[in-house]
Amino acid sequence: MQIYKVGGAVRDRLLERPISEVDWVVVGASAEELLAQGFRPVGADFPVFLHPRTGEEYALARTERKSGRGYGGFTFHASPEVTLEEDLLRRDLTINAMAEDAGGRLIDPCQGQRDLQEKWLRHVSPAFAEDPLRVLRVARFAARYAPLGFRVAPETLALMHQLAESGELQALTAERSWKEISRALMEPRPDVFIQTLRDCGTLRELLPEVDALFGVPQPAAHHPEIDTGEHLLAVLRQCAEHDQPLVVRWACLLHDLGKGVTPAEDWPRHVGHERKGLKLIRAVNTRCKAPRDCQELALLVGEYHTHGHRALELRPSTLLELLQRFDVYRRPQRFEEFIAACEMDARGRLGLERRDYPQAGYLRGAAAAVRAVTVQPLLERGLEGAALGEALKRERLRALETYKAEALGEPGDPPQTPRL
Ligand SMILES: Nc1ccn([C@@H]2O[C@H](COP(=O)(O)OP(=O)(O)OP(=O)(O)O)[C@@H](O)[C@H]2O)c(=O)n1
Repeated sequence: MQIYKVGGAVRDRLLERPISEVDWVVVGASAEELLAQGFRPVGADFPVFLHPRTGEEYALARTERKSGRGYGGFTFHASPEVTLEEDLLRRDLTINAMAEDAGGRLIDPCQGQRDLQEKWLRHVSPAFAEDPLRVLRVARFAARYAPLGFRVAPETLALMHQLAESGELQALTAERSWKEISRALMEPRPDVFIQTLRDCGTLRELLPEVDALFGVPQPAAHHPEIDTGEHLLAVLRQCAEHDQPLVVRWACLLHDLGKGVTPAEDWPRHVGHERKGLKLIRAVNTRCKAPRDCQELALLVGEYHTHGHRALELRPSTLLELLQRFDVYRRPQRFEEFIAACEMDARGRLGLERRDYPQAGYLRGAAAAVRAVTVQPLLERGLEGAALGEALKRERLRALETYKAEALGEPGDPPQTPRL
């Protein structure tokens, strides 16, 4: 049996980028031989095994897809007769279809090295279409390597288009899609992921609610030349530039969905888009099987992001309701994530990239002010039950009034912040 290093590790070594994990391909061996050596199978039908000590993935060299219950609803044909070249020729992109033998010699039957140099994401063969997830993978690689100047080859984009139109993407399981979407959102250019999916007609299939934002005008406070979809791309870019975690990026992706369903006579102000968007956000959350923390923050940001932007104008009672809705006493982190999402949204407006977002500090200070109110003095006064709850609320409101007066100066007109 021969073992070769394949895929991402070879690609990233040539690109002189950090290598996250190493995949191996095994030629000239059967599943039984690997099992006898202590390898553990991953999944039922997919010919991948974990090394008994290192835990790295070893795949048997494989060829065409066959139907089966296994990985994402299909499995591959693997046997000791399959050669390394046959295996490489059925991989997704030329830059992923290179291997290295034990002596470090490069095996590159699909000109992957040339495409690395010329910065093309190019599919290897029509076998690309055997796994529709590859459409998302290409968009994810585009998001990762855009800063290096990589582009999707026109013929690959055309094939991705065909796959989107064939309806094959519908066969993808939510789990596999979510894995790609969530990884892509964490790449350096998540906006390129969305843009690439749009370019090949896949966004309409995968996230029609997001696709609907393109072409929808923005409120006047925005730069007039960018529409809601382009604004979303700018927001995602800000998320990456500010190293935001996945929960924030997911919430940003969905925060404006309501603008895609406001009637044209409500354009460009989109009055009430926050509430209108909730149903759509819920639908996307469920369909994508997003994790619970992502789902929760997306709904909260969708509903309250304009509150965030208008924080300095909010009455203390409204501010208190907002803080309570976020449960800042027990979940301070979630409020921080909300603030971050609002800030990225604001920064996604052209011209605001570098300016301050005073709402962030103000909201943080407000949360600290209510958290500083302690229940002990009220207990000492013998309060309990509903009376205690009322008194605590009054104290918190007072704390916010004092905070607001000190932070913004009294009484004065509240500063006007534009609707975003
Ligand atoms: N749907 C897929 C998934 C994977 N591969 C092949 O399997 C390799 C390993 O896949 P994976 O570990 O998912 O991705 P990497 O390319 O290693 O990239 P990453 O850095 O994102 O892990 C890829 O390089 C590619 O050759 C493929 O052709 N089609």
